[in-house]
Amino acid sequence: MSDDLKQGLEGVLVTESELSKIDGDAGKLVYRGYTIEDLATGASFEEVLYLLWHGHLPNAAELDEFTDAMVEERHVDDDVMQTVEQLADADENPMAALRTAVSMLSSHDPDAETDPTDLDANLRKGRRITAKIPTVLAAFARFRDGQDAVEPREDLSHAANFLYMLNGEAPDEVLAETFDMALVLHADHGINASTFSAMVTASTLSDLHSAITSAIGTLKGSLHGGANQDVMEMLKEVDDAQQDPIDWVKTALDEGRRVSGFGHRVYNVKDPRAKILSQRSKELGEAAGSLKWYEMSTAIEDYLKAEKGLAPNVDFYSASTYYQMGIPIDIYTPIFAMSRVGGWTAHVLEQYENNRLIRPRARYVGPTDQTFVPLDER
Ligand SMILES: CC(=O)SCCNC(=O)CCNC(=O)[C@H](O)C(C)(C)COP(=O)(O)OP(=O)(O)OC[C@H]1O[C@@H](n2cnc3c(N)ncnc32)[C@H](O)[C@@H]1OP(=O)(O)O
Ligand SMILES: O=C([O-])CC(=O)C(=O)O
Repeated sequence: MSDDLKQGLEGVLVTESELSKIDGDAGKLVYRGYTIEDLATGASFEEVLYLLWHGHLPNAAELDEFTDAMVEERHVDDDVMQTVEQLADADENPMAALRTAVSMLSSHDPDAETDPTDLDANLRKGRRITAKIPTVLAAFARFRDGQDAVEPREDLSHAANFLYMLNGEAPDEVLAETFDMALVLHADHGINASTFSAMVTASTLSDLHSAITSAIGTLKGSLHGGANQDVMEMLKEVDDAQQDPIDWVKTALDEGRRVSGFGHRVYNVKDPRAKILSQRSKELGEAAGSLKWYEMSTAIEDYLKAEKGLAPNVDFYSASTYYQMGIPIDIYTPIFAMSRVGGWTAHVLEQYENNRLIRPRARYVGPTDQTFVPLDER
């Protein structure tokens, strides 16, 4: 047993996985051997889900069957929707609302009582959770605005249907394609904190709903998925104050604050997903006739690279991309969850396949040999 302390588990190998390979020095990401660039341009989110869960890219017949099975699961039971409405009325944080709703979905899951490690049941549960998250999230966003939920449409893709349920009208091709690409880019990323959370939960032989609920709670934090919302809030703050973005960043650094959307535990160079998203952010700006958000972002990127050697992660350019798509800022992190649920599920399946309880240890540095004093004598 080694007594080396690895704070934050940095660099610690905890499992073998066939899902995603990250080269942090070269800035490369692949899912099951396919580059993120090829998948972003060539595959839909549904194809990527299939790839992650079934081990190969689907052929046309497999994809049709899978898509139909996902579409069938889009509807969310009334009492879950009522809870979502109550949470929206109470102005709950969107990630907290999603965490509660996903946890509650298990009470309606026909496979809830099956063996937690049953592969076929878990594939069905994974499809259900993944199909229902957009319905829950779009309804939550609308309820907050005093609007009714919009029923899912069966003829739209996972990405397009979400935008339809959110806005009450079907998105144009550019928006649907951009959102689908964003879902593809966020679907998996090795043993990141939220995925590890899901694996720890599954390793006790708890169930998939519990694992995904744990993961949502972990993704919520500002050092992880929560950073995409923080990035847009920073850009808005700079813009509202008509400030030079570099001055904002200098002040933040002087005050010892982190700049959201920069730095990464694994990448030492620009995140390959940030490269793709920055291009998309630029294209959306060009189409709208204003490169304001893109240019503000690249100015911050250039400054942090030169001054601190810090590069943007996936959350930096997803922020201005989503903003230019008209998506409310505080649902950026739930949108991340809408995609990452694919990776969480795939890693939980791998965990069950070769399970061992995950249980590290701490070096005890507290007091020893204390003399116990009864309560009435303290
Ligand atoms: C989807 C995702 O989860 S991507 C990550 C999303 N999170 C963010 O964007 C939040 C901002 N980034 C960060 O806080 C960090 O880069 C993390 C949490 C992502 C990675 O953290 P770690 O791997 O633990 O790196 P660590 O915290 O040790 O930072 C290393 C050094 O870089 C600095 N640094 C890292 N990121 C930043 C940042 N965003 N802003 C300013 N300084 C930073 C740290 O201050 C530290 O400097 P020091 O050695 O002089 O103290
Ligand atoms: O891998 C990580 O540490 C963070 C993460 O989830 C990602 O970058 O997508």
